Amino acid sequence: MKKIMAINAGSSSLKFQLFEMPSEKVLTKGLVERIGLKNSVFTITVDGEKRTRTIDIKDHEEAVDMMLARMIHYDIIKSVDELDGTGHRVVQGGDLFPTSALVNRDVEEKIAKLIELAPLHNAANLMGIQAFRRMLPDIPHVAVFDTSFHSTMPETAFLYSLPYQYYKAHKVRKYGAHGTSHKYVAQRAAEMMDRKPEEGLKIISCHIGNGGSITAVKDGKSVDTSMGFTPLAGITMGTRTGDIDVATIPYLMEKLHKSAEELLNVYNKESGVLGITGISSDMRDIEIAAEKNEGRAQLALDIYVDRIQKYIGQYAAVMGGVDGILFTAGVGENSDTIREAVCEKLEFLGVKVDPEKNNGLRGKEAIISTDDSRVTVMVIPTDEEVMIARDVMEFGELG
Ligand SMILES: Nc1ncnc2c1ncn2[C@@H]1O[C@H](COP(=O)(O)OP(=O)(O)O)[C@@H](O)[C@H]1O
Ligand SMILES: CC(=O)OP(=O)(O)O
Ligand SMILES: [Mg+2]
Repeated sequence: MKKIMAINAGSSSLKFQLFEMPSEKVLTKGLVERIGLKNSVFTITVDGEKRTRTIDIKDHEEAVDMMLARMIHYDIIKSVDELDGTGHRVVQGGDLFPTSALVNRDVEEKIAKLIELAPLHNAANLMGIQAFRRMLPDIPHVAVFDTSFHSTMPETAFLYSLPYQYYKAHKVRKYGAHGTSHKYVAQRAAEMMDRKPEEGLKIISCHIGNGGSITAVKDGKSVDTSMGFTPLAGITMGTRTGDIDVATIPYLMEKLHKSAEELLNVYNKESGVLGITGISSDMRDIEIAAEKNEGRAQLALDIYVDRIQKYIGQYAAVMGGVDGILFTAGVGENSDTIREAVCEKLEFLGVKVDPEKNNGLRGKEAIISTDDSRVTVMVIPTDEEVMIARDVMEFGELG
């Protein structure tokens, strides 16, 4: 029996789960939000109950210290020496990591080099890894990459129509993200449909949270995905533009007297649903505002849904059909209205959602299509953390 810590560090947050393996029992889980800002929020689940405290946490190292101290305080572990291994989500692995990897200096250096390809994420991921390696040098630490699952994409999907030497010399191509999530939910979808993935099963996975991506999964493998060279591309997100004509950048640089870096920051952090509405990046706020007919909330919802529908249409074309469509992550798991709106215009594909199954469904696995729908539509809560814990067992050779 091993105690494995799974860490999912975001740009301003850190999610954690402590597992007993191989049983996959969750001993505790929690979340640190607003790292680096005033009033950071620390939440940990103790005996099924959430304990929250507000305190300033300046960086990810402090967040890790706090998390371990609270786990000891609540008697979840007696000391950090009880941990047998840790696993860390890393968003960008480029083409260097087709699988997870046991972290050593070389792996750390590669993750550091890839920071420029995932500016909001990789630096935070690396800080989490370094904090744990310093504290516990003698146990295995495993990096689990968002990009690994997408390493099966064919050249036709991952190459941009740029001069080919830019790809060869500078590795400019599509890498995608959220792969650990897409892999987990696509596997669950096959199980729920009672189908074997490798027998030609065609799944479209919609991971829609604060970041979001759509993936085409054929025979259990990613064949295309909506995020690109960085996690900026694809569908409209909380604060990110998604797909946009790159010619807007030099044009706006001149008009607004901003640098490319400043604009890219706007495209990443001040755009998407937040940028369109000026209200919020959080879909809960937008749905409430839309009900009250406030500002451009309904317009933002319509754009959000439009982009998802278009990707589903594209990926049905890419795979020559679709057997299952699934919704996951914060929005996908919780918003029945967005699921319904996305599926509404997909009837031509044979998609029929049953309102009785969809309405009010939150955070639970279920099939939400009618029995006679040609495509099975599912809600599947993602679990990136259990995938990370499984890979710690495998790549940390603890099994
Ligand atoms: N009940 C809900 N209805 C609509 N959207 C929700 C609901 N609950 C959460 N969300 C959305 O989910 C987002 C967070 O999703 P999550 O997958 O945790 O994101 P990330 O991992 O990218 O931080 C929130 O920003 C919010 O927009
Ligand atoms: C890659 C990415 O966008 O991740 P997240 O949705 O967790 O921000
Ligand atoms: Mg996420």
